[in-house]
Amino acid sequence: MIMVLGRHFEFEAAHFLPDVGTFGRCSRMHGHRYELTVEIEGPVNSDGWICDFKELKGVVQEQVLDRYDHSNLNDHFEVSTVENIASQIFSALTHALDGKPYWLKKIKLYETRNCYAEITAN
Ligand SMILES: Nc1nc2c(c(=O)[nH]1)N=C([C@H](O)[C@H](O)COP(=O)(O)OP(=O)(O)OP(=O)(O)O)CN2
Ligand SMILES: [Zn+2]
Repeated sequence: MIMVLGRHFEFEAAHFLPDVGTFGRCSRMHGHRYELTVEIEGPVNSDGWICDFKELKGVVQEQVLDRYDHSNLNDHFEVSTVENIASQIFSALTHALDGKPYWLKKIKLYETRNCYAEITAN
């Protein structure tokens, strides 16, 4: 049976957006507690799982949290919108899961309680 498995993560980071008039006060350095939901999809194997939640945590730790937690996102992104950050995370996780018996289905990255970007695999 094919099923979706999800796990929630959080990291804190600072950033500012370009002062081009569009982003207003966001051009001043400020911080967010980002919330990330990662969903993978795949067959439930003979052990009764798609993968160990710990395995998924390890991949996200290496590809996302070790890189961005307590960092200045402007060191990583030319324009650190939630769209650009989500896009990079989606690519990094897709590559990191390459060759595994399951695949990345969807990520959702909240920048604030109300604002998020979501990417779903085709
Ligand atoms: N499309 C995007 N718009 C904005 C982004 C973004 O990443 N993508 N980011 C920001 C700011 O970084 C920040 O997230 C917004 O902060 P703030 O103005 O406090 O957002 P709120 O919507 O919560 O504030 P309100 O005052 O309630 O509008 C801005 N835009
Ligand atoms: Zn911001």
